Amino acid sequence: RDPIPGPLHARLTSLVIKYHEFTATRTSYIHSLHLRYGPVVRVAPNEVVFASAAAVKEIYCSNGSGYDKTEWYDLFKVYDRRTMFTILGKQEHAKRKRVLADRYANSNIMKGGVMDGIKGRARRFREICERGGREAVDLYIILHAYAFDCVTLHLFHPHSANSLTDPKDSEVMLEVTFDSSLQNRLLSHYSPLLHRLLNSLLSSLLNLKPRETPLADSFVLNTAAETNVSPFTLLHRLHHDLPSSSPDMPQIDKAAECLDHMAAGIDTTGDALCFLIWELSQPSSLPYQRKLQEELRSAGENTPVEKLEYLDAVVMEGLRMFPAIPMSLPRYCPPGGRVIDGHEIPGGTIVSCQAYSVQRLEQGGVFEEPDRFLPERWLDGDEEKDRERRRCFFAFSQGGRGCIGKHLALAEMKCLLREVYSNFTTLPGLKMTEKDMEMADLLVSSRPAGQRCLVRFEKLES
Ligand code: HEM
Repeated sequence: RDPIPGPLHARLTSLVIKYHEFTATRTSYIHSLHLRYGPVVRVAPNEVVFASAAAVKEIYCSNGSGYDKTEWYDLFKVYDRRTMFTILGKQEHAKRKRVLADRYANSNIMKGGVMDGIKGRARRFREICERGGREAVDLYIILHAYAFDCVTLHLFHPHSANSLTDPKDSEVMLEVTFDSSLQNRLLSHYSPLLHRLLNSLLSSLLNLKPRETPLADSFVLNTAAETNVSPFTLLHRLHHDLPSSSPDMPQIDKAAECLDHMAAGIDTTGDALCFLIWELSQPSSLPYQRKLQEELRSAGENTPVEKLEYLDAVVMEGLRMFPAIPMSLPRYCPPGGRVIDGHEIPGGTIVSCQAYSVQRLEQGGVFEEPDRFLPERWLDGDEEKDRERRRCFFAFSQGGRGCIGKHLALAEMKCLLREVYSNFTTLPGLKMTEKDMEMADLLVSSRPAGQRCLVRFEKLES
């Protein structure tokens, strides 16, 4: 008997899980298996998925940065180079991270240059919503534009993009946002030979195109060559203050890192905000919207965003229920095998956790009523429970390979929500269907299936 629970077919073949990858339903399929079999599930002969704090700690945090990544990450190479995100081994990763990490420290993000820039972009976002008048505004697109403008501010200022107002920059953002290369890329990963044989057929007959982003590629290649940039930017670090122990990086590696971080910062922050604003706009969430508006309006605009407790609870709850990277993050169980959450797992097995399930299973009472949006759960004042909740908070992953852009993303989310809910009540657009906001998987992130999110803005009285 297989000591790991799961459906019978998972012991025999990986075809079923691959079918769900190709149909963009892997996350919800795995979640349904967790609901049926519990927090440990075999999904393929050589692959096991976990959904517990103990497994998160072992897989992602043991020895600092957890187990090594699998070749799955080859799918994300940029200009054919490995970036911090795609480096598989720990030592190599630690070296690259030493070069990049300081610009993502909270102290750098909270500095005037970054925060003022983010606030300016949040104001621009608000003005666009305001101009919508009584008409619903498609937030899916402008939230991506906002995230694009903010992340390029942090990477390249003063050469950042301005896609909220400039149609040329908007084209670059749309190219990255409306990606439909999932099936083509999966095929190239699982069967390079079949991919070579079928590539033109896939593109021309089935419209399953490879990922092609020529505008974004050349925007980054050109911009990353600029040396006259603000000291808070990542590019300044790469051109002018690499740590003395690090050799200079070839220009193509600098550009690859920048493109990678740019891509990592658009859909994630954009979609996290999109799902959250959509949830807040539902009639059942109006009481939470009211509380948020009260906190923001009574604090006034000079209170730093990180001091706003209810805003923090709303953001945490949004990222808990709708993590922008809800999917499992695959790692190899190290040679010799390990015991993960009480289960003996042989070396070489692909193991992972997915944020969607870690944060939506009951977890022994850590998240009661896990499918309910309830910001108050983060404010219950129970320190022990709070520690437990944070051990189960996996939206940014955990350990040394967790999200380096976390502080930037949180600052962007909070500044934008402050602009919106200090000024408006948001309501769902009437033309939206339930299907529009269902989750559709991409490679690691997922997005609203309809790729639109129509929201109405009602001005609050001043
Ligand atoms: C709400 C927004 C965001 C979420 C939920 C998020 C989530 C994550 C997660 C779960 C990982 C781990 C991925 C893995 O192990 O495969 C990750 C890694 C990463 N994220 Fe984010 N992210 C967000 C925003 C950003 C932003 C704004 C940036 C950059 C400007 C960024 C840059 C990165 C990079 C470079 C990595 C790779 C880190 C490494 O391997 O050491 N992310 N992110």
